[in-house]
Amino acid sequence: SEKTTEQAATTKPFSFKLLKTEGMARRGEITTPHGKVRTPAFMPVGTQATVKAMYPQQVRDLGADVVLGNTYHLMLRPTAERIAKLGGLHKFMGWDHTILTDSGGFQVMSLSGLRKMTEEGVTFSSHHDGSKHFMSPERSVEIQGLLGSDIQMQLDECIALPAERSEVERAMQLSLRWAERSRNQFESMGGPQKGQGLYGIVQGGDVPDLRIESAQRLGELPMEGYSVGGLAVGEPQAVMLKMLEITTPAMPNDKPRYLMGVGTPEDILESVARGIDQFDCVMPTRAGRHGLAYTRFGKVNLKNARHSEDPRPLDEESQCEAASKYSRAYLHHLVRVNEGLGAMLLTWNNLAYYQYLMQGIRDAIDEGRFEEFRQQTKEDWARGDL
Ligand SMILES: Nc1nc(=O)c2cc3nc(NCCN4CCCCC4)[nH]c3cc2[nH]1
Repeated sequence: SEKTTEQAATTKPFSFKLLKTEGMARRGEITTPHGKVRTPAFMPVGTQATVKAMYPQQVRDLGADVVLGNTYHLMLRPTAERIAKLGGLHKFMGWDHTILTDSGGFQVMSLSGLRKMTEEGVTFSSHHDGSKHFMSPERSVEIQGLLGSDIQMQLDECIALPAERSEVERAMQLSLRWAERSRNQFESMGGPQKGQGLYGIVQGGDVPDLRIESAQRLGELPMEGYSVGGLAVGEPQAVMLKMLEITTPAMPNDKPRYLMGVGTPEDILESVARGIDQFDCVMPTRAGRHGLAYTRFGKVNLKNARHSEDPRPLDEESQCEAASKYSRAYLHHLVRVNEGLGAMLLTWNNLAYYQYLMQGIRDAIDEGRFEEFRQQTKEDWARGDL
């Protein structure tokens, strides 16, 4: 359709500006059709078009520039076609900032039953009602386009670790072929012209030479960013960090790097130090629903009876009222009697802490003191919750 001059002018291309580096740590800024993303960034998970127990404005007020949606879940319920008919995912969920969507490969492998994986794609049955579905690289990108996703993921195959080298290599090679098919579909749908981005996903398990091969060959494809996949799948933290030390140097330096599914505050801090720009994890939200609070001085399990008469808030210096206004005794009570407000307040606290940590990381890199910040933060966590 003929674009008006004004429209053409506003659809800026997807871009990433590398603002500052300190060792492998990077401070940057991504521009998408729905605004800017300050990196390093933590992306709250909004799997079924909601960040659980949070209002969208609340998530925004905590400083999140981007939330994550899931192709697998949304294609099953309410379907991508219905969301498209209603104006797309941003309008549907009331989030007017950047949305990143995962492609569904990981969720199919971890959630659905009865799967059949071929070169063409994967056939699977819904974990809700057993209905049959098919997902190919092309269909996954089509769904993400229907959702109106600003940052889309290629369809890939993520395998659990430990695994045989032959199995790791097979899945890595398949994911590379699917990267190319995903790119072709993305371009045929005019993704670049809409200012959207498609990320390739590096695989290769815990096998150094396969990781390097995957990163180098993926880097030859014109992607707007690159994810590190196949990690946080049960391997020890030391193995994950070692694989990052091998993988990020082999990835394009001028494009965002997204470590999928990571992680705890410590995982994030250590991964920033190894060249990662974007993170997502269900940890802060899921832990909040299970009574666990993240604070500047480590974790506090509000289920524990030791909090039953503690009048102190979680952190009286926090800008977030969930941390500064309610006693631990009250939070303990809410968790013990399983009141909804308990999940709401702890989710709010946890996302506030994660964004506080990310802001601290960004400021530290801006000011050339990231290494000092990293050491001090780890000491604070080790101090424990006095
Ligand atoms: N398309 C795609 N490819 C991946 O290789 C991938 C790898 C991933 N690894 C994780 N780990 C999630 C770990 N999470 C930690 C907290 C409790 C629930 C599981 N999520 C992932 C998502 C992924 N998505």
